[in-house]
Amino acid sequence: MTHSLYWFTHDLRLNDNQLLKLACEQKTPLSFVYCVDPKWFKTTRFSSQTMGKYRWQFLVSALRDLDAQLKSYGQHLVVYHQPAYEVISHYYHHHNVRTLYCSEQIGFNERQSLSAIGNTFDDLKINQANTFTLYDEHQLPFSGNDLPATFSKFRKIIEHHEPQILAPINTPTYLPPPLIAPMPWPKTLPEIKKWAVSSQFIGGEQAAMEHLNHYFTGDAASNYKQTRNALDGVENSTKFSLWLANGNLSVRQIIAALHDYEQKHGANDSTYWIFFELLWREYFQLYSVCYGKKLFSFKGIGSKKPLTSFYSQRFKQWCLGTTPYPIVNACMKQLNQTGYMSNRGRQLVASCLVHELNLDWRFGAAYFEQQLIDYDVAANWGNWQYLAGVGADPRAGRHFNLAKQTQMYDPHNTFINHWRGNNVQSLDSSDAADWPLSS
Ligand SMILES: Cc1cc2nc3c(=O)[nH]c(=O)nc-3n(C[C@H](O)[C@H](O)[C@H](O)COP(=O)(O)OP(=O)(O)OC[C@H]3O[C@@H](n4cnc5c(N)ncnc54)[C@H](O)[C@@H]3O)c2cc1C
Repeated sequence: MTHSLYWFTHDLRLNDNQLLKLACEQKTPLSFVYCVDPKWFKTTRFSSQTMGKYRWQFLVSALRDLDAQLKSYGQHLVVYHQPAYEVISHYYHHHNVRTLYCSEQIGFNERQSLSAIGNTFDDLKINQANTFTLYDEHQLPFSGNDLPATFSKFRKIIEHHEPQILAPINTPTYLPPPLIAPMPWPKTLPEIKKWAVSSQFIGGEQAAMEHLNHYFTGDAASNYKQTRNALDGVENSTKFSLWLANGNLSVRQIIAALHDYEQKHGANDSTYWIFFELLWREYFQLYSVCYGKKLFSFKGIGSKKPLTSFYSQRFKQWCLGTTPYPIVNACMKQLNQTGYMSNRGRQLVASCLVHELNLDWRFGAAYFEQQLIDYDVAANWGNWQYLAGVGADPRAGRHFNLAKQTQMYDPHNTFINHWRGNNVQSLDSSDAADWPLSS
């Protein structure tokens, strides 16, 4: 008898999981696995790691939650500290696995890995489903390679055609029996305790559902447009990104909850704006699939390399939050101490890295990848390209006036004082003369 494997990636939930529904239609034994790739913890060429401590902590709680939920169905999650390729190869050779379930992938590297698996094991049937985006590919009125050149064009097309957003589907009532017995987590995995990270955010589908319900219980959604640019404050923006990134929450669940809220409390500009921002997310997911490895290219999707040099001291100052710009420092310290930064903060620190410090934008994107709990390959690298002027931005780069932004978003220095952003240091003396310290 042949067996099946469900490889969890960014779909760490049982609710509204189209792929899981598909997997549950079969009755033969099935294993649920998650693969922690050892290379996530190695230093990359951008001097940071793929997986930082906050996201790792969040992921560990999400995996524990998933395992507990699977156990209530007589199933369990097997966690490996190995690249997925090796794990799948093991199941193929030793457990006669001939059917693999894996969510549709967005990132170039993830898509490459999956096609390598498909090419190596040619009698392995790979079943995929969309678990990550609002729309399935066939619902869109353009093909994947024909992505509208700008977000505005994309939004107008969507608003004109109004593709149906499918309602979330329920948790399956039955899961196939396990293929192998539960196993302890590999001892080689980085320990959480060692880092002793304190984070206000807990990973997992249950925490995600609690957060979703809590957010729409109060009136935050009716004021979202006025508060979303705030630099601090949990309820000023939705914080859905944290659970969206690893799939503890689906974007369709958010839309369903939003529509429910609008029915009860009325729709307004703010409730529309939550949908609008989720369309940005959708756009970047499509952008990643459309442009593939160009998402990580210095030139972005264009043909011209930005004019930058590399100043290691400046990059260090930016990471540590000791640049000449208090607002940037406060944002970076917030990121370093919590694993989260507001959207406005991300725009300001990215603009600073590119335009004031004249650094290669990819170092900033890679540092965000390490530090952010809500790291999402498409949203992160796509937004960085956009800010650096090498992406989907007709205005070619966003240069924010940091003094003006401070006046607008932190007029009384409350945020700066709270995060001790005033610990400014001038730029390295050898090149400081060429660069204005304020804009
Ligand atoms: C340089 C830079 C890097 C970023 N990196 C990431 C990242 O790695 N992961 C990530 O999820 N978002 C990223 N963003 C987008 C955005 O900053 C976050 O999604 C947002 O701050 C998350 O907080 P929230 O859920 O409270 O957002 P809200 O303001 O409540 O927005 C609701 C949802 O809309 C989506 N959204 C909002 N703004 C954007 C945007 N500009 N691009 C894409 N989706 C958006 C998110 O899914 C978000 O959860 C980045 C933005 C910038 C400028």
